[in-house]
Amino acid sequence: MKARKKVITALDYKNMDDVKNLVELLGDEIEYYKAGLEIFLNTGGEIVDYLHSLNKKIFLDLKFHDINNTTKMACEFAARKGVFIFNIHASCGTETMYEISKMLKDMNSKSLCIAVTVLTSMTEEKMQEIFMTDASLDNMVMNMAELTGKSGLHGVVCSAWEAAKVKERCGENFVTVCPGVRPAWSASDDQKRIMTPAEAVKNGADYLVIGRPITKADDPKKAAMRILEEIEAVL
Ligand SMILES: O=c1ccn([C@@H]2O[C@H](COP(=O)(O)O)[C@@H](O)[C@H]2O)c(=O)[nH]1
Repeated sequence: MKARKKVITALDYKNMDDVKNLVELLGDEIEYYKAGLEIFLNTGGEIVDYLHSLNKKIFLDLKFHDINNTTKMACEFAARKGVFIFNIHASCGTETMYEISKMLKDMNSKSLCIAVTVLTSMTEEKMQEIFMTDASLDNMVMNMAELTGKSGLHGVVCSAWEAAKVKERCGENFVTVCPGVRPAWSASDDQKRIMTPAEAVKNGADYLVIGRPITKADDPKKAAMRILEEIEAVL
C-alpha cells in the first residue's frame, strides 16, 4: 500500500504505555510516527529509542527556535539520533538554516531538516496581528519556504492548502510535511487550515501528519485504515 508512505501518526500522549498500546494496535499498517513535545518531555526522550527498536521512522517535531548556536546544537542531537525528519522554525533565519544545512552535510547525516512556516492552527488574521503585517498568510508561507530552500534545508511544515504552491516555488523534491489533516468524519479541534487526506495528497502534501483523528477514535485501527484507503484511492 503506497498510502503507508504518506501518513505520519502523531503520538501526542504523556506516557509510553499509551504509545505502546497504539503502536502495537496499528502494527505494520503505520511506518511513520511523530514524536512531539508532549511525549518527548514526559518520557525523557525514551520514545525515540523505542520507535527505532521497532524500525519505525520518526518525525521528531520539537520545533527548535533559539539563537544560532543553541538551535544548531539541538539539530546536532536530532541528527545523531538518526531520526528521519526533525524541524526548526523558519523564523530562526537564513544564517542559522544555512549553518544547519552545512553541519548536516559535514556529519553525513541522512536526517531531513525542515522548517515550520506558519502553524496550521493559525488564521491569516491572527498571523497579521502577531507579526504586525498586512502580508497574506500565503505570501508569508511562500517567503519562509523560499528562504528555507535557499538556505539548503530539505523542506517545510505547512498546511496542505499551501503545499502545491510551495512545490511550484521550491521544486518538486522540496519536502512538504502537512499537519491539519482532517477526514470529513472527524472534528477539526484546534486546527484552522485543514484539508481531508485525499485533498491534501492531491494538493502536493508529501507527508500527512495525523494525530487525534486516529488516536482519539473509538477504534484507532479502523480510523487509520479508513484514512489509508482514502489516500490510496487518489494515488
Ligand atoms: O503547524 C503545525 C505544526 C505541527 N503540528 C503538529 O501536528 C500534530 C497534529 O495533530 P492533530 O491531532 O492531527 O491535530 C500535532 O502533534 C501538532 O503538534 C501541527 O498541528 N501544526
